[in-house]
Formats: sequence, structure tokens, C-alpha cells
Amino acid sequence: MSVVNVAVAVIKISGRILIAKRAEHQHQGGLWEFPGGKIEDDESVENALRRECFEELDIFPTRIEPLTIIEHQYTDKSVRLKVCLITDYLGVPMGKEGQPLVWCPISSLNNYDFPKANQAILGLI
Ligand SMILES: Nc1nc2c([nH]c(=O)n2[C@H]2C[C@H](O)[C@@H](COP(=O)(O)OP(=O)(O)OP(=O)(O)O)O2)c(=O)[nH]1
Repeated sequence: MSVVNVAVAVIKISGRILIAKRAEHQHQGGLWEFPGGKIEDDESVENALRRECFEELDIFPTRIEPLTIIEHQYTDKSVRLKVCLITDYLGVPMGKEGQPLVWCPISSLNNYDFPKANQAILGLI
């Protein structure tokens, strides 16, 4: 099974993390996620994050640092999540694709259902 490279943004401001709900029709639909999406050919992780943050949230990250890389095999798909921490951005986040957004305190993240691969991220933030 080929591996899909995904850029994932942990957007952290004042102890809260911005999470979004995946649409039902998507892979891992109905679960909460950190914003992001597939990295295109010849695209850096940072540029993929900038593109996805604008497309999905209408913001421009200005401070990005690598956090971790997670490989996970779902039954139907293999993903490599290239996770970065974003601690500053320009603009005001909005769910441009209609996705619900929540600024979740770190201590409350375990109240939300995330895809399996995200468990390893939750332990780092
Ligand atoms: N964005 C994001 N994707 C995640 C997370 N956890 C996780 O397992 N994934 C998986 C689900 C998907 O298989 C893949 C991301 O693909 P995607 O469908 O969001 O990417 P995309 O927007 O570029 O894709 P598309 O709808 O345009 O086809 O990574 C997460 O926290 N954030």
C-alpha cells in the first residue's frame, strides 16, 4: 500500500489548540482533526501547511516548527503525518469548507474523538 504524506498543523495559541471536524464523506470522516492535508509532489511541508491553512482556515501561518512524524496504517490507507507546531499566524480562522472549528484547551482534547494516528500527537502537546 503506498503511503500518503500529510501536512498536519497543531495550531497552539494561549494554551488552546484549533481543531476541526472532518466531513462525513472523507477518510476518517466525522472525527476531529488538526487542520492539514496531503502534501503535493515537490511541495515542502511548510508550504503545504501554508496552502492548507489558507484553503481551509483563511489564515497565514507566520511561525512554524516541526513537531513529529507519525506513520500509521489504517485498514484502507497508510499515512505519514508530518506534524508541525504553529504558534503565530495572520488572519482570523474560519471554517472555509463549512467544517466546525473549536479552540480546545489542551486538557480537554481527550473529550474529542480523533483518528487513531493522532494518539501519538496528543501525547506531545
Ligand atoms: N488533516 C489531517 N489529516 C489526518 C489527521 N489524522 C489523520 O489520520 N489524518 C489522515 C486522514 C486522511 O487519510 C489524511 C489527510 O487527507 P485529507 O483528505 O485531509 O487531505 P486533503 O484535504 O488534501 O485531501 P482531499 O480531500 O483533497 O482528497 O490524513 C489529522 O489530524 N489532520
